[in-house]
Amino acid sequence: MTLLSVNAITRRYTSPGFCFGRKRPIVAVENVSLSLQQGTILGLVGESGSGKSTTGKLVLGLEKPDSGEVIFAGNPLPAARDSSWRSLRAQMQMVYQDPLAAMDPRMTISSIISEPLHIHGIGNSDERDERVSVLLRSVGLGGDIGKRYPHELSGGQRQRVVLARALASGPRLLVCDEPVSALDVSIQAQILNLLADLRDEFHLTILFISHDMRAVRSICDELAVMYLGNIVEIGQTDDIVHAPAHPYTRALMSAVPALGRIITEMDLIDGEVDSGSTETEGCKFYRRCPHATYRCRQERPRLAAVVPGRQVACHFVEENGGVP
Ligand SMILES: Nc1ncnc2c1ncn2[C@@H]1O[C@H](COP(=O)(O)OP(=O)(O)OP(=O)(O)O)[C@@H](O)[C@H]1O
Repeated sequence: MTLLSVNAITRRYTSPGFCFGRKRPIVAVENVSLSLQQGTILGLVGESGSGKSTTGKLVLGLEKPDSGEVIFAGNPLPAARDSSWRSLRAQMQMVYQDPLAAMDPRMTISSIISEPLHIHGIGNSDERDERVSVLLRSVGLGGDIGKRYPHELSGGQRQRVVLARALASGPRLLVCDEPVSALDVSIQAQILNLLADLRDEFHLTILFISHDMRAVRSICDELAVMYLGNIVEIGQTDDIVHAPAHPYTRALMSAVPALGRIITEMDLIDGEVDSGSTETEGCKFYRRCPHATYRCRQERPRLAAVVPGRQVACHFVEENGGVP
C-alpha cells in the first residue's frame, strides 16, 4: 500500500543576494515526485544544497509547495494548519541531525518523550508513563534514564531519546534528516540498526535524508538521488549501488570513501543554484558531466524507466539503451 505520494512538487526561494540588480531565484525543489510504500525506507541522497531537507519539509507540510501536492494515506496535505492538518501531522514525525537542539535542556528525558502525548491529548497520566517506559525500552534505554536531563546523556543516547519522542504519538511516517551525521562513526551503525528494528516493531515508513552513501546503503530499500532540486535517479538500493546509471550517481558512488572531501569540491564548483542554472533549459549536470552533448545543454532530461523499477533522467543513459 502506498503511504506517501509526492506529486510534482516545486519550491522556489528568493536568495538574500542580488544578481544583476535582482534578487536571485533559487529553485530548491523542482518537479519532484516520490512514492513510498508502507514499511519501506527510501533514502534521499545528494550533496549539500540539492534540496533534500526542503523536500522533507514539504512532505511534512512545514513548507508549502509552489506547485504540486503531497498525499499522505490517501489524503492531500491540507493547505491550512487546521485540525485535519494536526491529525495528519501526528502520524508524520521529523528526526533531526542534532539531538541536543531538539530537546529542552530543562526537561527530564521522560517529559521530553511524553510531550507529544500531551500536545496531541493522548492517554491519561498513568498511560503516558507506561508509554514512555515502553518507548525507552524499544530504543534500548533503561534504568533511571527517564529522570535525567539531556546534558547527562551521550550523543548516541540523546539520538535514541529523539527517536523515542518521535515515536510517542504513534506515527506511520518518519522523516529522518541526517539522523546519524552528528554521531561518532562507531555509534552511527548502532543507531542505523536501531532505526531498522524500529521500522519493523512500529510498522514505520521512513524517508531517510542523507549525504552519506554508506548510511543509505546500509538501511534503505530504495534510493532517490537529487541534484540541484531534481531527482536524477530512483530505484532499488541494491540495483543503484551495483550499477549506478546517472553520471552524477556514479560520481557519488565512486566518492564513497572520501565523500566529505568530494562534496566540498563539488560545492566549490556549483554549490548553490544560480539564476543561470535555474533558468536553464538543459540538464543541470551538463557542466560537470563527462558525457554531455549539445542535446544535454538544450533539453532538460526527464525521469524515464530505463530498466524495470529504475528511472533515470539522462540523455546519455537513454540513448545508450539503459544502464551501461
Ligand atoms: N528558507 C530558505 N530561503 C532561501 N533559500 C533556501 C531556504 N531553504 C533552503 N534554501 C536553498 O535551497 C537549496 C536547497 O536547500 P536544502 O537545505 O533543501 O538542501 P539539502 O540538500 O538539504 O542541503 P544540506 O544537506 O546542506 O541541508 C539551497 O540552495 C538552499 O540555500
